[in-house]
Amino acid sequence: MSGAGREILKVAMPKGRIYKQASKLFREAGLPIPSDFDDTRKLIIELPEAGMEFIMAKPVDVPTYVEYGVADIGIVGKDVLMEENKDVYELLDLGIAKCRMSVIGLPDWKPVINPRVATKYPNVASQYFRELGQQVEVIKLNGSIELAPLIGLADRIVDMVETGQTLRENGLVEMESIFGITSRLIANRVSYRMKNEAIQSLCDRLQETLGAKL
Ligand SMILES: Nc1ncnc2c1ncn2[C@@H]1O[C@H](COP(=O)(O)OP(=O)(O)OP(=O)(O)O)[C@@H](O)[C@H]1O
Ligand SMILES: O=P(O)(O)OC[C@H]1O[C@H](OP(=O)(O)OP(=O)(O)O)[C@H](O)[C@@H]1O
Repeated sequence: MSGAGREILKVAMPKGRIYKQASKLFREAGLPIPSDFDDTRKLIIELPEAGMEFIMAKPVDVPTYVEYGVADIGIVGKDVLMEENKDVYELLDLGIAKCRMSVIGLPDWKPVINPRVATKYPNVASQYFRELGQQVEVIKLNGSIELAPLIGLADRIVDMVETGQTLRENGLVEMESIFGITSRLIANRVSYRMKNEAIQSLCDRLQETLGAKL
């Protein structure tokens, strides 16, 4: 891909832990993305040489930007896709920001009637317990979810586990793994048709790079 005279792809990029891994993957795929932006506070980054513009979003908002078409494509964790359930195409598993969604509790956890479950993912948690036929009260928190069982707010939590460090340091145990998480490339349905060549060419490059890593 070379810069001039080409349609620019607007990419909703998650700020934070995914960005560095995503921009590294793009660079490995041969896209000229300077590493200067790894710690930037800029919210819109024009990258004409790469034929792109990055919109630096809060991770949970990426599917919203893509669904509304203010971004043509985006990068987002499977956790957010499962929770938000937006009308977007999921194009590619990028294999980055790998972790899992799990049910977590204290080691001496015992079943109670109508237990409370704290989570950043109320839809995922509700569906999981509904499918098990278990009635629970889901409490939405926005971070430090592991605090909830420690201070008696909830019996269990549904949250992400990567290295397990947070669980170990807080004396919690993983009781059940619900699903694996990696970041995905998603696309707006109209953009996918209107900018198909650019999107497909990006997918091909990324797929080739991911294939070479296996
Ligand atoms: N410990 C982890 N290891 C690997 N990937 C993770 C981990 N925690 C989260 N992720 C992935 O990275 C994504 C973004 O997480 P991050 O913590 O950067 O966002 P956030 O919780 O919205 O942050 P903030 O609220 O600080 O902006 C998650 O949606 C998930 O896919
Ligand atoms: O298994 P580990 O490697 O310890 O990673 C898991 C932790 O990472 C995430 O938290 P995050 O850093 O996003 O903090 P927050 O939930 O408080 O925002 C997640 O919510 C877990 O708490």
